[in-house]
Amino acid sequence: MASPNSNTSVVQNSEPPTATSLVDDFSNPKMVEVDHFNFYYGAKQAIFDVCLDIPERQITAFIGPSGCGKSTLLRNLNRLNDLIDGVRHEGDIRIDGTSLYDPTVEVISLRKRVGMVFQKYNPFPKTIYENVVFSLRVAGRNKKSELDEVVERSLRSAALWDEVKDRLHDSAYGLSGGQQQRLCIARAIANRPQILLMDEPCAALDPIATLKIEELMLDLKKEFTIAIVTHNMQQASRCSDRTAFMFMGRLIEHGETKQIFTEPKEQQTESYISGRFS
Ligand SMILES: Nc1ncnc2c1ncn2[C@@H]1O[C@H](COP(=O)(O)OP(=O)(O)OP(=O)(O)O)[C@@H](O)[C@H]1O
Repeated sequence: MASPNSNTSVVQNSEPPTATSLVDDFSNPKMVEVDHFNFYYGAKQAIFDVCLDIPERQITAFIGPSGCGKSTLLRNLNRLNDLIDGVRHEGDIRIDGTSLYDPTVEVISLRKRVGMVFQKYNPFPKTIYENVVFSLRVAGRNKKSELDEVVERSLRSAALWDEVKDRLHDSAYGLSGGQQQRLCIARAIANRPQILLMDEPCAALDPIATLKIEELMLDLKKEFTIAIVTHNMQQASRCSDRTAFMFMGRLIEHGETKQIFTEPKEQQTESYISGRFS
């Protein structure tokens, strides 16, 4: 399996990137390739023949009306849907060129490489400190100096350190909603994943906490590749580099966010972003 962020060599080397390492003609090397992907919940097909590349260290937003398959697609990027009975897929999803379905890929290690933050912030009933180090403890990593370092780095990256550094051993439930969501982001990045999936991460937050998460995302993309599902058009246009519009399980259009919002190629995209259906 490729090492975390191994594609960065394409950026850092003086060698010009190869054509196949680029997404369209626009952006960073591709981190995720969704390749003719179909997904079924039992007899119900939820995703239809989706092909899409997600560039490294950019924010890709998935938009579209309720039930169009955004979350289903996102949850497939770390095989979270495998937990549901009766699901199956066709096609492939690759990260750094390796299929998620390759028999050598262990789902637990995949989920370390692909962290996830959910709509409803869900800290564990533990201290702030223990929330951040949870996955390290599960992996048997208990060395205090290492855990301390991970806690500070993760909380700083999640723009929460200054607010909580004096109460790391207090319950996570004493934090505000926005702080709890940033704690969940800190927990998700504690293992330094390559990819961060965010499924409507601001849906339960007020506008100020939402703006804080948006600012944070812009910071996080320096280190992580981010895929976000959002119903908030302003959020997609403010934060993302790329936008993918889905409708009834199909990817209708994707491209540079500015283009999608100012000059969509498809009528359905135009109707959706101009609010003619939701
Ligand atoms: N566990 C499940 N079992 C069966 N069908 C499901 C399951 N989860 C989602 N679906 C169906 O798959 C389709 C896509 O759902 P999904 O949640 O991915 O859409 P979405 O675009 O994320 O919607 P929303 O914006 O409302 O969250 C819908 O028809 C939904 O009813």
